[in-house]
Amino acid sequence: MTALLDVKGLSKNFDGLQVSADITLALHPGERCALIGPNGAGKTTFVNLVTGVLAPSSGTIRLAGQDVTRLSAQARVRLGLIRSFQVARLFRSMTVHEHLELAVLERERKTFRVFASVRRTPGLADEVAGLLDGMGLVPVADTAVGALAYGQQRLLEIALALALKPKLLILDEPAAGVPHSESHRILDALDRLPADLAVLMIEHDMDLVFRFAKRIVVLAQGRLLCSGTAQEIATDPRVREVYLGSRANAPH
Ligand SMILES: Nc1ncnc2c1ncn2[C@@H]1O[C@H](COP(=O)(O)OP(=O)(O)OP(=O)(O)O)[C@@H](O)[C@H]1O
Repeated sequence: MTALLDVKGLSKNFDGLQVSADITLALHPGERCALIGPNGAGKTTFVNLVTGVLAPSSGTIRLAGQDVTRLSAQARVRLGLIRSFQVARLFRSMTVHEHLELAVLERERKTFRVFASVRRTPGLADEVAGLLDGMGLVPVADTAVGALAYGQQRLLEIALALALKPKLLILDEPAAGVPHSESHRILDALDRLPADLAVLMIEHDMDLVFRFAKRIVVLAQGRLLCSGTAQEIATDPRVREVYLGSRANAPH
C-alpha cells in the first residue's frame, strides 16, 4: 500500500544547530500514531516541516505519492494535510454550530452566502450535524464559544479540522489545558474519528497517548529514537532514559 505520508531523511538546521536529523517515517490511511519525546526533542519542528511552516534543510515529504516538499502550507491543506490548531480561530461570541457552518461553507468556497444557506443545503446541514454528533458537541451546539469549557473548545477545534475533510489529521496537544479527569471525553471523541483518516498526535498526556495510539514514535534530540506499540514504548529502556531528568512524567 502507498503510504499516505512518506517522510524520508528529513533534517532541519537552525544556524548550525540540527533540530531535526534524518527522520524517516511513513503513515498509512487509518493509522493512529502519536509522536512523543521530551521537551525540545523536535516534535513541533517536525510537524512544522511536514505541514510546510518550515522548509527542510534536506529530505523529502510525499503525501499520497505526491512530492510536497516545496509546496506551501496552504497547498498541503488543500491536499488533505490538516493540523488542528491551524484552523482553530475561534470567535468568542459565535456559537459552536455557527463555527462549523462557516467552516463547511469555507471549504465549499461559499463564504459569500449567509449562514442560513447551510440549512437550505441538506447535504451541508447534515454534515454539520454529523460533526456536532461525532465530537459530542450536540448539547453545546448553540452555546457561544466564549462560554465553553476548555475540553469542549478542544473538541470544536477537532471538528473544525474535520470540516476540511482531512486525509491526515495532525492533532497538536488535543488535551492541552483539559483537566486530566476530563481527557476521557477527548479520547471518546477521537475513537469516533473516520476509520480511514490517518492521525498523528503530539500530546504530553501519556494516558491519552497510550490509549489512543496504535503506534508511538519517539523523538529525542531531533532524531527518531524508536517506534512501537504502547507496550513496547512503555518498557523500552531507551525511552525511559531520554525522559529521565527532563520530565517528571516519563512514560509508564
Ligand atoms: N526557530 C528556531 N531557531 C533556533 N532554534 C529553534 C527554533 N525552533 C526550535 N528551535 C530549537 O529546536 C529544538 C526543538 O524544538 P521543538 O520546539 O521542535 O521541540 P518540541 O519537542 O516540540 O518541544 P516541546 O515539547 O517543549 O514543545 C529546541 O532545542 C529548540 O530550542
